[in-house]
Amino acid sequence: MAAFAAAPALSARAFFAKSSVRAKKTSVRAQARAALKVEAKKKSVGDLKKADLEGKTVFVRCDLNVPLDKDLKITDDTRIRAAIPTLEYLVENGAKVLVTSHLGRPKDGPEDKFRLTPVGARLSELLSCSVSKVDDCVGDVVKDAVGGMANGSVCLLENVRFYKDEEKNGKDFAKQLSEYADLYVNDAFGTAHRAHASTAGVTEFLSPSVAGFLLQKELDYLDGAVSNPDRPFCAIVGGSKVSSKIGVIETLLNKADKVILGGGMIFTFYKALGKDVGSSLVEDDKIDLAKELMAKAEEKGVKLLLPTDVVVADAFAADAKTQTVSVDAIPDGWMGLDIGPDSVKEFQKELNECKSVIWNGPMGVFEMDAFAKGTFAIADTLANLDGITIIGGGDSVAAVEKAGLADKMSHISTGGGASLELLEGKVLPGVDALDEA
Ligand SMILES: Nc1ncnc2c1ncn2[C@@H]1O[C@H](COP(=O)(O)OP(=O)(O)OP(=O)(O)O)[C@@H](O)[C@H]1O
Ligand SMILES: O=C(O)[C@H](O)COP(=O)(O)O
Repeated sequence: MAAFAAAPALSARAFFAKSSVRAKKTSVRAQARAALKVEAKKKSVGDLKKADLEGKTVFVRCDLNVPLDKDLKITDDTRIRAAIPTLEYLVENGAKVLVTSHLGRPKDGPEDKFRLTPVGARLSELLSCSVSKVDDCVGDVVKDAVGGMANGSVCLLENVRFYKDEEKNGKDFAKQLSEYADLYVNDAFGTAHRAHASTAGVTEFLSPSVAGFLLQKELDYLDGAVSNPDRPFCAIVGGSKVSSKIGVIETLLNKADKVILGGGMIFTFYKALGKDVGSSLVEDDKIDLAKELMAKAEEKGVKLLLPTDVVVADAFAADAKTQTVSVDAIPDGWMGLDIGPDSVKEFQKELNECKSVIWNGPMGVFEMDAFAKGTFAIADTLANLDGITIIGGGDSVAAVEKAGLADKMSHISTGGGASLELLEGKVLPGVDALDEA
């Protein structure tokens, strides 16, 4: 069992103090309303007090699936920091905390590049207590580790995906995972859309099974605040393809006052409107759907906004020739890779009238400087908005972070696929399996 040196703590209170900087613009009313809605549904780790936790072994599923470079150094520890409030709460209340996660997508059992060792080292820097790490997540290794744990200590188990039965949600494997624990906390929002043994199956064997603080916070914002938004409420949907965002656009058309579209998907809408789009990305089999979505917006009285000008390029390349044109004048052979300055101005005007905004998907190919202006301008507008701003995971989070504006948003989701599924209105198995409050 490897032991990591304990380091200064980031207590649950300190974390929330920090996140309240990020959430500074969130109205107390919206927070309270969202919290009530979710807490009314699932039991929370906050419902467990010292008497429930002291000396108990708690199996905590986190999503510590962080990016590593070729030297196995963590390049973004956001998900580890986001897991701290729950872990610190359990430590403060004298639990023996078994932390589990997946890392990457190992296909054939244990592989060194997918070990959680770097994550353990970072956890130990962030937590106030001693953190150990073992090289398995089931069996005698775990039994021995638990036997040696003091109250208020943390042991990180090895990557659960080293076992195929994790993703198959194997019942025997779920039982083995739960063998040495008394109760279960799921704080892995980023993996809550997966019905795996460690995210769902274990709940059959551990009671109570409750939501961690991060999971709750994500649900509060992405579900609570979107279901009962402060109005006017605007949804911005971008990204490459309409096909990956159909569910999100449809759901948000039922909830938002305005929907702004950007990214590669807009060209399918322009084609549906009979415009020439040059060699821009188009999904021909989604043209009818685009027409339906525009008709639905009109029927519901939702303002559906498409850019009026775009930055086009003669190739999909950082050093391509570019020009800004009206969407009615896209030259043959050129492709649209960003929204233009007139559209940015129009979108800014619309956004500045809003009290809450949710954003999923970039406005252009923000990875290349020549096509990043639209995305960064929208990020900047949200950063300065007097209202709730929620960034719904995936590439939009990467864009906001690249712009250095993450701290200025009300909420940045730690889940890509999970946030998308939640916004589509789907039930997340990792949430569904938890005890009712
Ligand atoms: N006009 C465009 N043409 C082609 N690609 C584009 C265009 N605008 C944006 N993109 C690309 O879309 C990608 C993001 O699309 P995606 O649908 O994956 O968005 P996302 O929702 O942010 O990510 P995720 O689905 O992981 O949450 C970016 O890599 C960006 O470069
Ligand atoms: O990074 C993610 O989106 C989550 O950790 C889930 O990972 P997965 O897509 O491999 O299940």
